[in-house]
This record gives sequence, structure tokens and C-alpha cells, in this order.
Amino acid sequence: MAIIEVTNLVKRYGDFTAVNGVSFAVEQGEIFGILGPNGAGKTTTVECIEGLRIPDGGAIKVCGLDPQRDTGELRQLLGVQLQKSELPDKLKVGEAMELYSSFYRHPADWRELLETLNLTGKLDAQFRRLSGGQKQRLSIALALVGNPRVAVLDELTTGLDPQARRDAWDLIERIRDRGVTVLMVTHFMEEAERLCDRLALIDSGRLVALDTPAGLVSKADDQQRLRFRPSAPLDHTVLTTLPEVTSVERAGSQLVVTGTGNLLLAVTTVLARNQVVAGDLRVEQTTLDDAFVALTGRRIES
Ligand SMILES: Nc1ncnc2c1ncn2[C@@H]1O[C@H](COP(=O)(O)OP(=O)(O)OP(=O)(O)O)[C@@H](O)[C@H]1O
Repeated sequence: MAIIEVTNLVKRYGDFTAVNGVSFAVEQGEIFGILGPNGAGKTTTVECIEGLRIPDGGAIKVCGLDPQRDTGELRQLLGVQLQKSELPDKLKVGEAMELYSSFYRHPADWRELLETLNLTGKLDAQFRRLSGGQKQRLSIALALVGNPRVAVLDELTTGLDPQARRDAWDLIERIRDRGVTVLMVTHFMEEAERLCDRLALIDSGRLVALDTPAGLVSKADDQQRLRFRPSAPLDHTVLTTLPEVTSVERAGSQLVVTGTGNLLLAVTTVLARNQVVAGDLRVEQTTLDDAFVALTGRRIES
């Protein structure tokens, strides 16, 4: 059963169309990701779902409700973690939880929630004294305190170190295990691949694909990637003019060549002809990022 239905959503800022006819449905109990590069329209889309922005076109239903009309009712069902969740500096963790739980008809036991999120020791700590990871965990606790049916997490792990990011992933899985449907915005490939049941790829306000991570990767299956360190400077055009090559990018001292067909043979032949040796040559597996390149011609993570 679809818990969120977005149909032909359009949102403009002045003359600029940030979301241009996006449609998707989120099923109950899934972790659904919206993935795309900066400025793709991800946040605008979820803010329309949350009722924070007024769409210029299309229709949205969340748990059968209209986010514009049924704002009060929706607030009871949606747990929203804002992109830059800031609380007053001096507000204590326990006070914040108490305050937020008072907004809801059927709040969760916030002490238990803090325990789950490993924040019990911070009950009397002021917001400003929390680390980045602790602030993120608190913002999740606040998003969950109303016992929501749907949690909306926007760029939850941006700015976290790798360990804190992994902890946040475990947490998102635990949220789903509590029966909450999760709608998350991300531009991290690994995060999307590891966590999401299905993904909507968004680029320049349009939905370019919607599938499971594995399904999306299989769309780019014919794409391969070679990574190597050229032994001498190389004019990229000798590679980009090859019919097998889709793109050539520099990554530090390495070159990353993406393409199709017998890419390895084509590239190594050209290198040999130019007396260039491919040091540390690796053939890499197709990733979600490759799928995005195959679909749009550019990368998500820059
Ligand atoms: N209030 C606003 N007024 C004008 N333009 C806006 C406004 N909010 C967003 N935009 C523009 O709309 C586009 C989509 O923005 P949005 O924040 O939805 O993208 P995003 O995919 O979430 O990007 P990011 O990953 O950088 O947060 C961007 O080009 C942005 O500059």
C-alpha cells in the first residue's frame, strides 16, 4: 500500500522550475531514497510532501491526507528531521524532548528513545554542548518522538565522520524495524546503495529513474570503469575519441575512464601506442554513480 503518493509535482521559484513533473509512490514499511546532485530539487520535493512548501502543480497524498489542507493531522503522522536542525543553544536535551513530545497526541516514551539513540547520558546537556553526531541523533529523536508513521530524513549524515555515518545508518534501519516508513534524501551513493529499498534518481527537477539500487545498477551494466596512473602526461582526447569511451576524468594522479564494449583492450592499445604505461590498473565494478552517469551523462558526487 502506498503511504506517500506524489503525482506530477511541479514547484517553481519565480521563473525557475525546481521540480518539474515528478511522480513516485512510497510503500508502507520501506526505506525510500531520493538521490541526486546538489540543486536537483530533492529538498523542495520533500518540503512539499511535508506541507512546508506550496506546489505549483500536481498532487500529493501522505497517509491519504493532503499536506496543504490537512496540515494539523499530517503533523501527527510525519516525523520531520530538518536539514539544519537548530535548537536554542541553552535548551537541554531532556527539555527539548519534553517540549516536542507535548506537540503530539500519542507521543513515544522519549526517555526510551534517548536510550535507543545513546543519548541518555546527555539528558541535562545543553544543545550547544553536543557533538555533531549527538546533535544529529537528537534531531532523529525529535523526529520520532511523535510516534510517526513516516519519518522524513533530509541529508541526515552530511557532515558526519565515517563512523558516525555508519551509526546513523544502523539507526535508520532500527527506525524501519519499529514499523516506520522512511523517506530519505541523500547525495551519498554508498548510503543509498546500502540502506534504501528503492530509489528515485532526481536530476534538474526531473525523475530520471526509479528502481531498487540493484535494478538501477543493472541499467548501467554495460558501463565499465578503468582506473590507472598514467606513467606520462596524456592528452585525454586520444581516449575520448575512442568509440568505447564515454568519459575520462582525473582523480588526483589517476585517470578514470568509463565506457562500454572491450574498453580494457581499446584503452591499453592506445596507451601502448603513446608509450604510456597504466600503473595500478584496476577494472572497477559498476556503481549507482555509473548508473546515474549512464542515465544523465554526469556524476552525482562531485
Ligand atoms: N527558496 C528558494 N528560492 C529560490 N530558489 C530556490 C529556493 N529553494 C531552492 N531553490 C533552488 O531550487 C533548486 C533546487 O533546490 P533544492 O534545495 O530542492 O535541491 P536539492 O536537490 O535538495 O539540493 P541540495 O542537495 O544542495 O540540498 C536549486 O537550484 C536551488 O537553488
